[in-house]
Amino acid sequence: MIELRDVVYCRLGTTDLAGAEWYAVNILGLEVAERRKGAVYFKSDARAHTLCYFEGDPTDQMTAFEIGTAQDLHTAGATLEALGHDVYYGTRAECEARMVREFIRFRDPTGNVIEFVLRPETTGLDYHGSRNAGITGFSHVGLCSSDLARDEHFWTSVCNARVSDRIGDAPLMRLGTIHHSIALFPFHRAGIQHINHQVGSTDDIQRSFHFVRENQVNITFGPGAHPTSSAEFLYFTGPEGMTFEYSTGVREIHDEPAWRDRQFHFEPKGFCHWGSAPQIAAFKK
Ligand SMILES: CC(C)c1ccc(C(=O)O)c(O)c1O
Ligand SMILES: [Fe+2]
Repeated sequence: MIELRDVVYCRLGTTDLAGAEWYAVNILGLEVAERRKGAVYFKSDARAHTLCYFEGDPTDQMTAFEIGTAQDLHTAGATLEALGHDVYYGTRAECEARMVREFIRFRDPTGNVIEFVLRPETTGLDYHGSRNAGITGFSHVGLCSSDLARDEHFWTSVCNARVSDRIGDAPLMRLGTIHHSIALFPFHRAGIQHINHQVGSTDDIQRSFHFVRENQVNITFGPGAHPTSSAEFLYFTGPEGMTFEYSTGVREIHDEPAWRDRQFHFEPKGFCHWGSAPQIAAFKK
């Protein structure tokens, strides 16, 4: 079993790096951690970075998860190879570009590009966004899935994810105590479906609702409240069509052996109990 600790960063290709930086700082509310040739790194919490935009093809999207030890990373590589995945071992320069000690890259069964990383850098310092979005940190990622049962099996049997709840057949899966770090959603292509940042309070959700609307940003869902994680949320569109989510009040699961995954409807009431309906392709039947 591959033991993943947490989701640690996303890397997104863009044809307009300056535009993506403008959006990440002025709309999303992240802090520029570092600019390097062809890439900008953003902080959303104490970690050195949790998002990187790089010059490239917008379909080049990667999600990274932390593994505890070098031995575990190498064992994970061997496990994945034995299952038929092509596993790439990152070079020193590529590790440097990700601010990690080592990493491996492979595609999950849908084709999502996944990196397992060792010792991602932290700063131990809070982040300071210039726009006060109230962000408390990068929290989860939604991944597209062309076969939900197969992909749930990969994340829960090959890796250590546990299903907290399902919406239809779409699992919300935890790695630690947070209700979910990975959500799978049915879609015909591979890629990151949404990137979630937690914010401090309902006030932050409401303030951002007005802020993003006044800045002509497309709101795709919310404000609303998820019956699954209990979080209040807002979804809106970012560069290259990426969906970003703010949410607050996500459930934590501390009674690990006692928790039973629950079944919710794959229709608006399963996504929101305030009555908001998603305008997002992957969340529609
Ligand atoms: C993708 C959907 C709409 C979704 C559903 C539920 C939760 C949650 O319980 O927090 C999410 O974070 C979602 O993104
Ligand atoms: Fe989400």
